[in-house]
Amino acid sequence: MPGRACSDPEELKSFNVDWLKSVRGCSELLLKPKTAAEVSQILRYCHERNLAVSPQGGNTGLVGGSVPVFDEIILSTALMNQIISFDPVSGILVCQAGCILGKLNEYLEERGFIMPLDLGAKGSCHIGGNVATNAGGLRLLRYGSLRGTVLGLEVVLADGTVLDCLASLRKDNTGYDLKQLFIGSEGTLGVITAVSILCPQKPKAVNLAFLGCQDFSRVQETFTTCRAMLGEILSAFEFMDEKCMELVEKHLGLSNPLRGSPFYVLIETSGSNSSHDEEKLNSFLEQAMTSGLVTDGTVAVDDKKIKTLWSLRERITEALTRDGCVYKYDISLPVGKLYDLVTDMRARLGQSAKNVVGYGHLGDGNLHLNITAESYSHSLLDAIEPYVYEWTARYNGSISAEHGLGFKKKQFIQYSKPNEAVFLMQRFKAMLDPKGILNPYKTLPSSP
Ligand SMILES: O=C(O)CC[C@@H](O)C(=O)O
Ligand SMILES: [Zn+2]
Repeated sequence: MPGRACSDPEELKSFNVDWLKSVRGCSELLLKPKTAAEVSQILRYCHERNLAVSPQGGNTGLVGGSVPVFDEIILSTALMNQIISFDPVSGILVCQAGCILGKLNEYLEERGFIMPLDLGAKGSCHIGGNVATNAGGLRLLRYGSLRGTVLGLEVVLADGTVLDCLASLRKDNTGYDLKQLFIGSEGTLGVITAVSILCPQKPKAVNLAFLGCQDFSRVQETFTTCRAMLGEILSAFEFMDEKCMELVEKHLGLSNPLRGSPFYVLIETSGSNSSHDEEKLNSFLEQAMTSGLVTDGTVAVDDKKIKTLWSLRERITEALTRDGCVYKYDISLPVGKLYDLVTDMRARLGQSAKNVVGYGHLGDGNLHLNITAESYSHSLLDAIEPYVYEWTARYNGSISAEHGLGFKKKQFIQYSKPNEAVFLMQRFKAMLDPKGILNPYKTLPSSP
């Protein structure tokens, strides 16, 4: 069928390489099914013939999980982009896996709802890919993880079996919760073809405060104070260091409305009553200013300024890619330890790194440590790894908070999971995909 299968090397180029251009496969075939039945046919065929398959959504992942490593057949969800149903009473959306996150959000906004997750890649990432990586994003603090908001999944297993667990129930304790196995499994256990997801009401009032803090302990205290004073209307608490701001200014030409702070925080409130929310935010800001937690700040209530301020945070990843070769770490740690890793790494690497920056979802204890260099260097990588993973393990953190392990981090899984857990994961994999055709070389370490 025209447009549904492609073997043209030129056209395949962008599907073979990840967004960061750091993992490149050499697949010779791209398939674009439209339905679960077609995915089932493809997988049944591949299973019978031992052909490996690399499922791909919007290809925005950061750990090389969505591209082939060798010549795996690329199974793209690009044409599985239909909304199946939306119930405005329950707020439950059912859609195919290839729907673009931003498009779903637009559809919902017209109906007075929003998606429970939001990320910088919303313009191209697919909801199926989001679920397969268990993406966190900017509002996890408020709406929780996909493990709570995804109510059901339709998944095609390696042998082509269609598993219809597309329930739209808030409560369902009937047997094991199988969908959880596929959330965050990065396409290694099955191909997600449709999603049922619980969506919150679109908030009537949104406010954003962009603040400057003199040190990281003040950033932390700003968070605890703000959580206590804003309570249920707090919808995001993000932080970034001054280096991040320098890079978005330098590489993207964005302008920082504040100056001279070592740290910046973005605090968003989402509620149903603008005067009530503004009153709460103002009394928090007054308290934060008078107690010296915050030294400078600006507040946005109109859409345009809100978007401009958010882009300072959302576009850091893009600015980093323009700074040179990037080494990325997506770490969960106790909030008190979050920035020590950045300081430590900066001192350790000295002049051998161009920039060492820290930012992320402070409210979720999730640090994005990024290190840039003029060009790739093996000795720099050796200075970073496994040091960064040992550091994380020492504080019982996670070496993959929200990006997944993909191809790049799979060999380091043992820093965050005991051998028994990894062994059990391998048994699940062997049971569900005995021939190992689904997204091979990803997530789990290769056996010794
Ligand atoms: O590029 C990164 O390290 C983080 C990307 C993304 O998770 C973000 O929060 O902006
Ligand atoms: Zn993030």
